[in-house]
Amino acid sequence: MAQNGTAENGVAEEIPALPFPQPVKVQDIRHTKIFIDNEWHTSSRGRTFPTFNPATGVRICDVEEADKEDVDKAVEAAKAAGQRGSPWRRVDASSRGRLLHKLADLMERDRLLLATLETLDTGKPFLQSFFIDLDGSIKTLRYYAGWTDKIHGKSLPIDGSFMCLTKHEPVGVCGAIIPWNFPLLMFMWKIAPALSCGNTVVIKPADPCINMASGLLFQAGFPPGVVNIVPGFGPTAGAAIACHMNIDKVAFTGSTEVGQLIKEAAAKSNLKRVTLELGGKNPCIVFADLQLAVEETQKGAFYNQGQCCTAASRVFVEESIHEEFVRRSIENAKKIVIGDPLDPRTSHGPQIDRQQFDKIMDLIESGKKEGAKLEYGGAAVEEKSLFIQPTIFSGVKDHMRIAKEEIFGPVQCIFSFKSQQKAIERANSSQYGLVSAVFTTNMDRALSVSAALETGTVWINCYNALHAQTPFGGYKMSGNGRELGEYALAEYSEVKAKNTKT
Ligand SMILES: NC(=O)c1ccc[n+]([C@@H]2O[C@H](COP(=O)([O-])OP(=O)(O)OC[C@H]3O[C@@H](n4cnc5c(N)ncnc54)[C@H](O)[C@@H]3O)[C@@H](O)[C@H]2O)c1
Ligand SMILES: Clc1ccc(-c2cccn3cc(-c4ccccc4)nc23)cc1
Repeated sequence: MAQNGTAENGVAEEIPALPFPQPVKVQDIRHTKIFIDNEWHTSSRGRTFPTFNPATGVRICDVEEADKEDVDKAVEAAKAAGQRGSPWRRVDASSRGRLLHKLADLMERDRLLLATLETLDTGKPFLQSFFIDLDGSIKTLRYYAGWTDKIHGKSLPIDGSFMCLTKHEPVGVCGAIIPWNFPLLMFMWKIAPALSCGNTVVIKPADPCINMASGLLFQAGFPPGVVNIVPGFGPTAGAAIACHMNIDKVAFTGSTEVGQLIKEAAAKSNLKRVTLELGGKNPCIVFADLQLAVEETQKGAFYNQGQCCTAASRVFVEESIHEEFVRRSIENAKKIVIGDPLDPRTSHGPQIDRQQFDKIMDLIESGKKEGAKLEYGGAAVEEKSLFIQPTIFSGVKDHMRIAKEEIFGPVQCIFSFKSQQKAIERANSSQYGLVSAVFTTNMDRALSVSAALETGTVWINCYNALHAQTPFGGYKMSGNGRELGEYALAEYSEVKAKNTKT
């Protein structure tokens, strides 16, 4: 494993005597089974799969592998739990909120342990697990806890002697399929709005991830069958969810390629509702307001080792400041501390697995071959590990693979531009449309550029400013629908119009 403060990266300063959160020693992983009806089950086919610590390659534990039969059992439990008159349907709306708050309380109680497990599982630096993944998970739960008794219908004034009342009802059984880059956060982004609206859930974490939430859900007191967790692989357990005739909605987060399979399976089975949070090739446009942009765009590019759908992978810099921007970006990158993700001083860990590592290195090599200028990094940190140096290319051209393909690694591509209009056109010339950013102190320009960018989120003089209150989702092939905020509630509700003659 790369040691902190090695020659090719930032020197790890002494940990200040501040009360820094520290990882805890993990004795054993308690919950590795399939969680159905508030009970833990072994795999119907008797199979398990190992999970590994990407920083060391050491096996963490074996997880029971769910397959179609296990998904069927989970859906049966979820359907029963969601029937009218069931314990879950008889829970008051405000009590649904209390249960979500209780789950958040338990996550706060176990925050250090959960953050440690998240880091062991994914290789993300411990302080990011603690301050982003756990903080975001808890805030998402509490935000939707607040909505449970505020989901109102309307009384509509209609012509003639009729009256219409609308009622927001649960969709029913919600399937959820989530990626490996934010295991806990994506889990809570899915179950919090679903439960807030009174649904039941069958959720599949990504294959390499341990299932951390089942114990907390059990302790929180949700009735049996409300949340069911089926760890397994995409083409088996994931596909079984997408095509299941008794699942009423599927929420997917992952690659655009798989998102297309999910939407196809949903259509061909029972036309279940679908929300998709997919890939991105996110542009930043930097006008001549410099230092903030250097730091924010670089944090956006390298956050979570670039394993983030919102990665700031394309930075368009006004020609007059391009050279200075590149110079300062290189200086800024030298402060990054590559090392043991469990060390609070580390800001850059390993990629998740060998397959992703090889894909990223192949794209880096393509950038060199196609003529982009390698300004920093560009290589593995050391033999046989999954660590890749933070990498900066300049002189990138729009036709290059690194300019078009989602890399999902620590690679920042810097482009220069002369005209604002051209920069906007180039930023929009992507199949993706997830997020973008503009850096300028001219607010007329900020408003006009943000209006022209074809993405679901536009950040102005900031990056990765996500909050439970703000909607998140993509234009074009970055997805369908919105997560977070009040907007997500519509994705988990059916509206019934009750028209009556008066
Ligand atoms: N838009 C967002 O909010 C967001 C967030 C995180 C990651 N992502 C995207 O996810 C990708 C990286 O994550 P990943 O490698 O886990 O993505 P992935 O698409 O390979 O897998 C995502 C999930 O889908 C499952 N899956 C795979 N094949 C399946 C199939 N045929 N049927 C059903 N389920 C299947 C996987 O097991 C996993 O749980 C990147 O493209 C990234 O941009 C998007
Ligand atoms: Cl997919 C994705 C997930 C997380 C981030 C992310 C990156 C950096 C900072 N954050 C803060 C939050 C957040 C999410 C929900 C509630 C409150 C805060 N989220 C992030 C970026 C992309």
